Amino acid sequence: MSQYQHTRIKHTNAPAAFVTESAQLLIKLINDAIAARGRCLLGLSGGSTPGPIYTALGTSSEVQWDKVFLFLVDERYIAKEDKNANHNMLLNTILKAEKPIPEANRILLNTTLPIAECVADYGARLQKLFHEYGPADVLTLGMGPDGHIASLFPPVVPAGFQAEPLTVNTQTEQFAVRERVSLTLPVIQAARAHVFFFNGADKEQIWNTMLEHSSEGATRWPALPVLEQGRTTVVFNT
Ligand SMILES: O=C(O)C(O)[C@@H](O)[C@H](O)[C@H](O)COP(=O)(O)O
Repeated sequence: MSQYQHTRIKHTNAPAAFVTESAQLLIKLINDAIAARGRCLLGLSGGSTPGPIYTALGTSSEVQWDKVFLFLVDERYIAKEDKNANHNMLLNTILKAEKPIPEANRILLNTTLPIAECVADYGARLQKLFHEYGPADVLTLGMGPDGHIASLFPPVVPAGFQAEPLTVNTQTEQFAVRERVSLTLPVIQAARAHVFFFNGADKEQIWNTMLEHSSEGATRWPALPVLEQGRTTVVFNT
């Protein structure tokens, strides 16, 4: 377990504290990036956990939002207005703020394209962004009950480990919306800071199971190569 010793762990024990502390942590990471490089490339995961955190984050007057570039770590291949779309979740949380991230700074998926084109188009636009400004500054992540992160479902397909293209089309039979688009693991790994949000004892349990079974490797536990970067903070609420 020693290669994960650099993971910083924070604990809260109430939903409100979880939201506030998580938002404060993101504000600090975003502002550190802006102070160091003049901008922040912020990649957000979806799921049911982070919505309230993104809402709290979006209302912060401490962040210069015109210096933030926003993209998704993964998305469901459905219309952006669909209640299951991460795009829709962003519109109802961080982007609902009074002074949201400008539209020109939002790199989101065009799911009106056929899926292969959608994946390629998203990857190409992200590649342009990273080419111009460097890797992501801050990425948020969650973990499903099967150990998936982003839309990389165990056993993670070989294309999920490729550095290029940056994006991959994956499928799930277990969770809402079969067709998914995800950043690949090398792109996720390259981020300057990773933040996992875990709300509930079941999440802490899956995390501990992963650490106990780390010898099963990245195909089974795609979070492991992320932790190996040593730039991860985990916020637990139990
Ligand atoms: O869009 C998504 O669904 C994800 O990016 C996914 O990887 C999520 O982080 C986990 O499934 C945890 O989801 P919950 O927060 O719903 O537990």
